[in-house]
Amino acid sequence: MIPVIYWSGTGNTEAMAKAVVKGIEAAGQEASLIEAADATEAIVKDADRIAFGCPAMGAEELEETTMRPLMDDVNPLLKGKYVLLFGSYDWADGEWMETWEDEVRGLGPAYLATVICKGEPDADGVKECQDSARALCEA
Ligand SMILES: Cc1cc2nc3c(=O)[nH]c(=O)nc-3n(C[C@H](O)[C@H](O)[C@H](O)COP(=O)(O)O)c2cc1C
Repeated sequence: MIPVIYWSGTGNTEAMAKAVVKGIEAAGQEASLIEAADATEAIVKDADRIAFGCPAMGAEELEETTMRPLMDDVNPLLKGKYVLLFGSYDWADGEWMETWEDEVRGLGPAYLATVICKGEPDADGVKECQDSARALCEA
């Protein structure tokens, strides 16, 4: 069971999360779609492979009320895990994801990949999410 934990304000990152779930299932594994507000440390601890999604919020930051505190809680658990980060952005160039990727890389995951989409994921974006999910399964 691969948890796909996400926060989404207007649905764009949620659409990416659903595409990630489809990609995991297409790779023959089970996925669990979980809103960040419902995520627990135990879910993260038990997972070998895991995906987190959050759009660019604030000034190139993770959403501050739910996602940032969640990541602060679970970051120490990510060492040695296979991790996919994804999220949507709009007016900048993805700097929030570079920062997030650097943060998680510093924790020592066994595998780390990222996918970003501008606004709502189009067909190419959906495919990229699905392909990244498959790569997460097969890494
Ligand atoms: C409060 C707020 C802050 C945002 N900050 C950024 C930002 O720093 N950089 C950026 O590229 N987009 C920013 N955006 C745009 C969102 O990342 C973009 O609309 C994204 O598609 C929202 O994803 P969601 O539908 O999953 O909530 C911001 C949007 C909001 C509402």
